[in-house]
Amino acid sequence: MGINFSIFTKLFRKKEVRLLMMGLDAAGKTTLLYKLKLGEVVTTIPTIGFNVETVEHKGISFTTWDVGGRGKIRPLYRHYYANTDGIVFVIDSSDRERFSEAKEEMERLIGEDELRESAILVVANKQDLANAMTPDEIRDKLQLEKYRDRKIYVQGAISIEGDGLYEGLDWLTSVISGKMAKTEITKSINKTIADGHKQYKTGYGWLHGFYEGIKSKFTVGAN
Ligand SMILES: Nc1nc2c(ncn2[C@@H]2O[C@H](COP(=O)(O)OP(=O)(O)OP(=O)(O)O)[C@@H](O)[C@H]2O)c(=O)[nH]1
Ligand SMILES: [Mg+2]
Repeated sequence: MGINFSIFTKLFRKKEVRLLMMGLDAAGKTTLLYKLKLGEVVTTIPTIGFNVETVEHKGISFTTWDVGGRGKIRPLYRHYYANTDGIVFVIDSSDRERFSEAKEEMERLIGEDELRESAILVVANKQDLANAMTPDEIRDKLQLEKYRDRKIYVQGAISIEGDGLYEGLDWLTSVISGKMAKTEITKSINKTIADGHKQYKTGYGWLHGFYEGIKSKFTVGAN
């Protein structure tokens, strides 16, 4: 009885996480993905479609979908939503002109029903550029305080150097594994309650049968 040990086995077995990386074009998504995957900066061209790579970090396997950010492609994003554990939303922190467009895009994602359970890591990329907005500035401008019920975190990064990328993954790891633990514990508690209820019903059923049997033997006028 009680929460059994199998939940711990389950927790340590489920080490695969699916991430969806989005953001405006030229934000640095593909650069970030290959810096994590290969440890080097690759020459990128605008992504028309997607890149998908698996990145290992602290025993967790992050299958990361990097979807092209050009305006025409963005309506196709929803085809990638299913089973997403976390979103990596990349922003070019030096692109002040298009910041409002990036914000609108992020707000749209926050409003997507299929993504309501997903944690959102906002990567404030290109911190090496002189005119870059700081992560704090970006946090303020995104008005994240409006989304208190959501897990959203802003991480400053320089994808071409690799700075900030693992810190971002660490945050996602802690949020996602915390959520998995909660789900497993809830499932285990529900199962324990259901088992208990079943046992109670079986016990009660037997007792009731016994009582009915005795009653039929002693009831006056019974056939
Ligand atoms: N200075 C600087 N440049 C960066 C950084 N990250 C990426 N870039 C550059 O930004 C440009 C666009 O990078 P990509 O990775 O192709 O951008 P993307 O988000 O994949 O763009 P789409 O595929 O069109 O959606 C490239 O020239 C990168 O070298 C960074 O941290 N600092
Ligand atoms: Mg790309």
